[in-house]
Amino acid sequence: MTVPGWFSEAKFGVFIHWGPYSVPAWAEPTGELGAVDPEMWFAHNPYAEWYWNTSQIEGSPAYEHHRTVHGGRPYDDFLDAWQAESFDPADWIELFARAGARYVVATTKHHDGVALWDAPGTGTRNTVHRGPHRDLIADLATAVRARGLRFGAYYSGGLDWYAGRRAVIRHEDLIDDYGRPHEAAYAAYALRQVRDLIDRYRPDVLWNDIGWPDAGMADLPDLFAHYYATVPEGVVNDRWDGAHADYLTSEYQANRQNEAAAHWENCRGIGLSFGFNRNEGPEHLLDPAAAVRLLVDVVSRGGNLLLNVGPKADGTLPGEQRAVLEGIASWTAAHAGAVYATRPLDPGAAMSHDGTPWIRWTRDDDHAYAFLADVPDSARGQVLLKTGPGMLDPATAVRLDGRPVRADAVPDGIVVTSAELGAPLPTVVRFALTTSRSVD
Ligand SMILES: C[C@@H]1N[C@H](CNC(=O)c2cc3ccccc3o2)[C@@H](O)[C@H](O)[C@@H]1O
Repeated sequence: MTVPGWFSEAKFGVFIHWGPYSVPAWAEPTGELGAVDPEMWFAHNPYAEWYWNTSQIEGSPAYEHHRTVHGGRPYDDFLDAWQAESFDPADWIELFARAGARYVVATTKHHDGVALWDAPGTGTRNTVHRGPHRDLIADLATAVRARGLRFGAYYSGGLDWYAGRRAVIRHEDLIDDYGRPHEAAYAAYALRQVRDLIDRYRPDVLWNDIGWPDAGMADLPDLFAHYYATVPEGVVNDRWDGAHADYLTSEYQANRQNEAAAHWENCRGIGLSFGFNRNEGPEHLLDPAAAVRLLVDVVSRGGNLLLNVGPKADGTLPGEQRAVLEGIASWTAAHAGAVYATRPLDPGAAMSHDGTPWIRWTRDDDHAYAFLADVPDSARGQVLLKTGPGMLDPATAVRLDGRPVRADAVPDGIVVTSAELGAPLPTVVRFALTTSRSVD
């Protein structure tokens, strides 16, 4: 499993889930994938992009909502109601870039089968001919690349409730693998669309979801060969039913075991949903400090964070989600050097703690970076960093935000003394790695 340097150095990407589901924008903020009882998941799905499915489960709150608020109208009415009248891709990408994102992955076709480009086989059921009346993928790819970021394409190969089998998924035990379409006709349909995405937009990341139809598995070696020939620095994720993976993924708290891989990426929403969910309040969203700590935790363990935004149907980003990205941007402005082009510090050489105080580490060739937060008042601004003897030179301690810091060597590490280490936003202290000790 290898990835091009740009991907492992990127550390942070922004995911975009935008579709007809952004019109109702309605789900129950039940909880995080991996932490919700599977018995509950489908009828109380917190993923607002699953609205088509959830709203067809009799008796579910979404079913009632769709009946009472939307009169049980056909789902495709939402495609026509989706106007994207305020969509300004350059504005989105500027915010993502300031937040430190190095790549952007956008849904090109989610489980509802609605394509955000003039996809082959879709007739007029796409955003070029209906709703926004725009090639949203071209708009986003152009804006992303104009800002110097990489562009990735999300494609729901494993589920398509329109072109594939339309089974409503009520409970995973009752449906053979989610009622996924496996037949040859759908496999040809999906293959044609992914090849079209490659040829039109040359996505830097090919981000498939759920899996790939059984009848199409034999097509994949040629598809990947075509992809890499077209995009030599391209990267393929792991959701192709085992056919291939340049890196592994986890999602919220699901499949965290994949984070032991050499190259991995955790994806999640800023809240509990990928599509915009009007029912989410501050209590459901990461705040800026939590988002920064998530990014630091993922990077300290050698992964990338793909953090999702769910735009509104009008093309604006929800204010609460903008605020989180603005918060990440202001922290990253002073701390980028400790995040990008770094790698994990050998855990044997430095102890990263969970709990209080909150401590994580990264390193580059010459320095180690300690990320400190939640230092209790009782500690009077002092933190013991348990490091290998002689690994770091305490005399070289510098706080990246320029505030004063003192570091003293003690038998089992270094004691750092500095003000405001108790804040939720991590403080970063840089140390020179002494040449006397190899830490890799
Ligand atoms: C990014 C999200 N993916 C959801 C589907 N998730 C999966 O199929 C899945 C999750 C997952 C985690 C580790 C390895 C493989 C995995 O597959 C999908 O149902 C959501 O709507 C959203 O698009």
